[in-house]
Amino acid sequence: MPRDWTDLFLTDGPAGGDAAAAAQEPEKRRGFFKRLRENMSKTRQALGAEIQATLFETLDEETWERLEEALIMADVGATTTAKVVAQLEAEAESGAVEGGEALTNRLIELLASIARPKDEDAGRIDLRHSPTVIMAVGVNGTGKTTTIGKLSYHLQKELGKSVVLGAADTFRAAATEQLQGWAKRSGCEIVIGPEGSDPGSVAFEAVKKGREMGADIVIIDTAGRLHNQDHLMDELSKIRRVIQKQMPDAPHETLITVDATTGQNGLRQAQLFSQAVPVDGVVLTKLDGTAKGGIALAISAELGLPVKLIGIGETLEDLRPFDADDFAKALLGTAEPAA
Ligand SMILES: Nc1nc2c(ncn2[C@@H]2O[C@H](COP(=O)(O)OP(=O)(O)OP(=O)(O)O)[C@@H](O)[C@H]2O)c(=O)[nH]1
Repeated sequence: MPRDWTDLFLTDGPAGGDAAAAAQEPEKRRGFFKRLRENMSKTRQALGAEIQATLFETLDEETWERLEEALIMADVGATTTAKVVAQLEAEAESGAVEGGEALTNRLIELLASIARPKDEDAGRIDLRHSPTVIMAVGVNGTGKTTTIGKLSYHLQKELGKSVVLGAADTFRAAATEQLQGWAKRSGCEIVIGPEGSDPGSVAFEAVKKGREMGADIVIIDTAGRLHNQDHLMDELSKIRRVIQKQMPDAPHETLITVDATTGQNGLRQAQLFSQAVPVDGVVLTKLDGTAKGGIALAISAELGLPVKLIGIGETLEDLRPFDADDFAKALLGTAEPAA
């Protein structure tokens, strides 16, 4: 279960700054949990008030209805909510769980179990290729470029990996400029193409450069206009095909960014993208700006895709590996990260 950066990545052993980074992690994790709690206050306050008003009062039919409503309002998703509430109700009725605090803790556990990846490695990102090619997809504005920037910073500056970025969103000059800014900040290489040029050729050149340099990771940014599913599918498939001319087993990881503030709509977008290309994981961004943080659980349950990273703000420190237990605790108001 990825708790921190060194945990998120599967590597062949410590390289570069790994050891130093690992030593700093517990402290950083506590700091991040605090920010996670604070930045998700919109969801937490909405849910917390309902939990106080239901699980800590006399339990009756209205308790479970109100709880169900609150979870649905937080975008946990109707099916998942019904399952979780039915389970909690059954345990309360049988006397297995008693009292507001125990019921809240059990609810946290039930929610966390939905968001946990099926097995440990499913939530991780395998960096054991030379280089590992990561393709970032998602609708424009969901935070794709920012995520790539933050990810490259952590990989290059904090974990000592060498990273090449490929600016294959060639339709918007601003997207390339934004990525160039991140390349400079992270100290990594970047491959760009002229505005309007073939995204596939930029992706090809980026992987080629990564191989020539002996880089550890190549991250490809892609355009995300969704007005035409066929076109999107063609373009993403083409990028994959040209990458495979360089490395037949690449891309090794395809991550989709989903904007949490778009709720169930974001979930449908992710569904469309995963029909266009095989997707390995979700980066859920802008959790700080919404009272609907439960969408992280709906994505895991309804798409069957692991959430691997979450964004809770615009600073570098606001992108972190997703930990289901910490997330559920932050969502319902517990003050301490999972042990
Ligand atoms: N509050 C908040 N803002 C975020 C987060 N992640 C990204 N953003 C902001 O969202 C906006 C869009 O991010 P981009 O990275 O430009 O999005 P994109 O998907 O690459 O979109 P294009 O650049 O249009 O292709 C930027 O202003 C980011 O700073 C987050 O976790 N929280």
